Amino acid sequence: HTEMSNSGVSLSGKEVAKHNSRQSCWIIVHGKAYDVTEFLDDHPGGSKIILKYAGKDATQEYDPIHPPDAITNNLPPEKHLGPVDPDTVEKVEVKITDEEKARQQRMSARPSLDEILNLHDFEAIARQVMPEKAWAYYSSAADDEITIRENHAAYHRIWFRPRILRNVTKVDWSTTILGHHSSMPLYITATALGKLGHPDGELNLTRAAAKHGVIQMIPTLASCSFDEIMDAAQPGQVQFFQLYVNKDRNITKRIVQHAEKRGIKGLFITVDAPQLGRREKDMRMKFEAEDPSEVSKAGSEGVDRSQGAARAISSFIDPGLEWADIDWFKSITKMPLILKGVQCWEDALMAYDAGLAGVVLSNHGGRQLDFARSGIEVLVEVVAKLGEKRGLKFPNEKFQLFVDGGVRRATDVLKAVALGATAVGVGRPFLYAFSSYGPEGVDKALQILHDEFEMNLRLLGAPTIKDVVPDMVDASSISSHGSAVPGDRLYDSNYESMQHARLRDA
Ligand SMILES: Cc1cc2c(cc1C)[n+](S(=O)(=O)[O-])c1c(=O)[nH]c(=O)nc-1n2C[C@H](O)[C@H](O)[C@H](O)COP(=O)(O)O
Repeated sequence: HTEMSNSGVSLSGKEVAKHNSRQSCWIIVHGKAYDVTEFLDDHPGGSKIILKYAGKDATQEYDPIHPPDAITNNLPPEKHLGPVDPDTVEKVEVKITDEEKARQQRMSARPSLDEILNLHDFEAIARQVMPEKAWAYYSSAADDEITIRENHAAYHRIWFRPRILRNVTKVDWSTTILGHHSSMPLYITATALGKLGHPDGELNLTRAAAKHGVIQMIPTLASCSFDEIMDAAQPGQVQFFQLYVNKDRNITKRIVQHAEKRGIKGLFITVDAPQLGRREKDMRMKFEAEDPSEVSKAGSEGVDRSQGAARAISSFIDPGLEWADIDWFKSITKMPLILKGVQCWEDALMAYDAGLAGVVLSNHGGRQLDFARSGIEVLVEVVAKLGEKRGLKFPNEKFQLFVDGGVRRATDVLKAVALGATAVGVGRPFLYAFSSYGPEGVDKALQILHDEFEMNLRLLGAPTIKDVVPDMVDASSISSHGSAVPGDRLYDSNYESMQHARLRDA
């Protein structure tokens, strides 16, 4: 086959169509044919999904789940069979299932964007209108999903101490992050597989970030290619890059140096995922897609295919990453280095002593180790201990603290800022925003946050972000995980709970 592709003559779709079985399985992705016969049983997403497209064009199934170069990176060159003449390829008719019809109906019943008042509303609508697989991947977290909920609950253990009679006619919630201007003390954090929720994937975030002057952190596992995202950025737009370190350090070196060359302003090395967490909503979705015979075979053949989308894209991550690698990173790039996923003060101190530019106190949105503490709780500990041991004051230009996880309101961000964070990462809300309303959704989500910041700075008595100081919060109960006080039944039953934005009668 290789001489065919070498001679530049395109393969015919009819030729590809003959290879449509487990014995010989070819598929077409982005106009090129690939022999995946020997890969079938290694595909973490299971062989069935590939066999469904054996001999056919698999591009529309492939695109949302895999970064564009996944197939070329994971198949040896001799399996790359070369271009296929598009006129000879049979169109794969996409059967619209009843549930897909119902989903499209709910999509048409969405409330107007004017009725979306907060980030929770996006989640409520997205859950009803986005494809189930996408919802499962975005909303899922590890094991019993305790940490994902604690991430948000922890903010409810912090109370404000607002000041009055300060002139707040003019308020300004802009700040700088790693020395770069940002219109608010938050950035769009790295979340994988943007195309699961919307055909434009991460480009929705790039464009909205440019419009609102916030920074986007580009994920290693984006659905869009890195260069596609960089090409969609405005001149001078500031972007960071989130790195999963590859077992093959040459691949990582190439990626890092290319990112620096393209103008990335900060390298966030993810350190809380030597293996991706077990996200059971995502896994269950996978089983629903498989017939039982496939699943039992998976067990016997030892290929653990139960991890859904996550495992399908992450087997390259190096569990051997360690502190000794930090010097190597310093040797291959001049970009500021930040560790993303630090979860205790001891590691934050080691990062400071290693001369890094900062840390993201984060548990990966609860998707990794369940019962890891919330980033905001770890922030309180890190500020106290690094103050005690190194005399550091925060926020600190030289060693910046970031927090992410569970943030849904500007008040969450302001609590983190008051406690010493430079800025806060926000993930799922922007995914839900574009999964439910496309690019306009992300634009609206950022506008809502601007409106909340404006109101909250006024009510706090803080004209600028610099005026949001530790005395403005009481975080004394942040670490009390004691069981909640027994519910006040009478009061609770009288309380009429707020309503989400709702679908018009679908
Ligand atoms: C929601 C989400 C988060 C992911 C994410 C994918 C999704 C759908 N993925 S993951 O597939 O591997 O888990 C990444 C990722 O690529 N790399 C990373 O560093 N963090 C990843 N994160 C974690 C993210 O960067 C933040 O830590 C987390 O989203 C913050 O919590 P909220 O979603 O509540 O804002």
